[in-house]
Amino acid sequence: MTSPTNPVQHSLPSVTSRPGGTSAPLGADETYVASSISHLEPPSEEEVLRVEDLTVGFPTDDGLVKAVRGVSYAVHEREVLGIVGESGSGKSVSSMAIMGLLPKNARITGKIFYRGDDVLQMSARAQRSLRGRKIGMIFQDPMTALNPVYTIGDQLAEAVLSHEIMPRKKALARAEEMLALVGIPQPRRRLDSYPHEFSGGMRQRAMIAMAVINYPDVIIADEPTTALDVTVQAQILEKLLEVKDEVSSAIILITHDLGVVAGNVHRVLVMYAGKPVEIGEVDEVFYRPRMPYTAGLLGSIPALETATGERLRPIQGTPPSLINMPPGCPFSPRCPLTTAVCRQDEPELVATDGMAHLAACHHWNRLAEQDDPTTFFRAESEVQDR
Ligand SMILES: Nc1ncnc2c1ncn2[C@@H]1O[C@H](COP(=O)(O)OP(=O)(O)OP(=O)(O)O)[C@@H](O)[C@H]1O
Repeated sequence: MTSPTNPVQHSLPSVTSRPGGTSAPLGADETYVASSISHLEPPSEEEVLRVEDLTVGFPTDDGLVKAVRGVSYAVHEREVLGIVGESGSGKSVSSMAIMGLLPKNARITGKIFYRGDDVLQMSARAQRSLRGRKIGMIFQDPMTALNPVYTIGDQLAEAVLSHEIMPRKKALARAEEMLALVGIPQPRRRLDSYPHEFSGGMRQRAMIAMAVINYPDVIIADEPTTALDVTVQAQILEKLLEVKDEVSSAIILITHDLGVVAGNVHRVLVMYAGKPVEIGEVDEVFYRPRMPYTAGLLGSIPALETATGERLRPIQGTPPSLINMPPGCPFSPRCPLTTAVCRQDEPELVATDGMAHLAACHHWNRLAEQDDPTTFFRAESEVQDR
């Protein structure tokens, strides 16, 4: 399905799965269209996690680093929510806050609800039980999460036994079952392997097994494929989505690459300078971006060309410092649509084309007027009338 309003098509051979869910990479001449999410089970209406006006600051010698400046979103049962943004936009810090993994000096405000219960008000014990059991996490580098001195089987069994009382033999049987689920051959034998005996892809599969071994409701996957070889990335992502359906959990998929979310998530939240700047269904955001930053990110997808064969250009410039941020829209110094109001007032998220598609831009209407909203980021285009 292509959009009537945006002729941009996306060639994403390395990181997307085919519509229908097979893992073979696409050939160079094949075109993948972002709207093909038919292989994802539809999410339920039931909300499982809600984040409300989350802020995180870190005191430093130079001042307070405002890493997260007001993040709100909800995730529903079995939903895949992509969180996308450049390095430093606050994706990891906001997720670490959910997992209780931030350093002690972090200043956190806002609310995190798990099935209606306020997580930050729970006892430390209740929070520990929630995290790991109901909310699992997959990190970019499995070596930071896997202990090199214990076997994979010991670590998986321990992940079960720290939340459930059962005979060790039964926990090891669950570990074996999970290794099989994530596609590790000879899972029984592999229980006795140490992390260094696994390849990078196998370690990431073991991490997925660890994250889902307690059948969590939500898995937070922070750049789960970035450290891997491109040919392995697509397989791991596909396996993650497959396993999520097996254990019936939702996923928050964090990535700096908009190409990764194409076809692999239901909704996407785009972050910039610690705040969400656009949120909506993935097709909406891809084909009708209403925040220039999102339109610019489309230009960062490798091998992306417009229908006319023009290349898009990556966004020029760098994000602002998160200490003493100037007033106005933080993207304004890099934005081709900037006017005086952008330099004065930071825009709030507002409903654009529909109630479910929100963007934080004073000029979202100007993007809506374009047949192709990425026009402003074409290789040849100059900064538009200020
Ligand atoms: N402990 C800390 N002390 C001070 N600043 C921090 C700390 N942890 C993170 N930050 C800052 O918070 C901001 C957001 O970081 P975060 O890791 O969430 O970004 P990100 O979008 O996940 O980027 P990346 O993709 O590089 O991980 C960055 O500017 C980072 O330098």
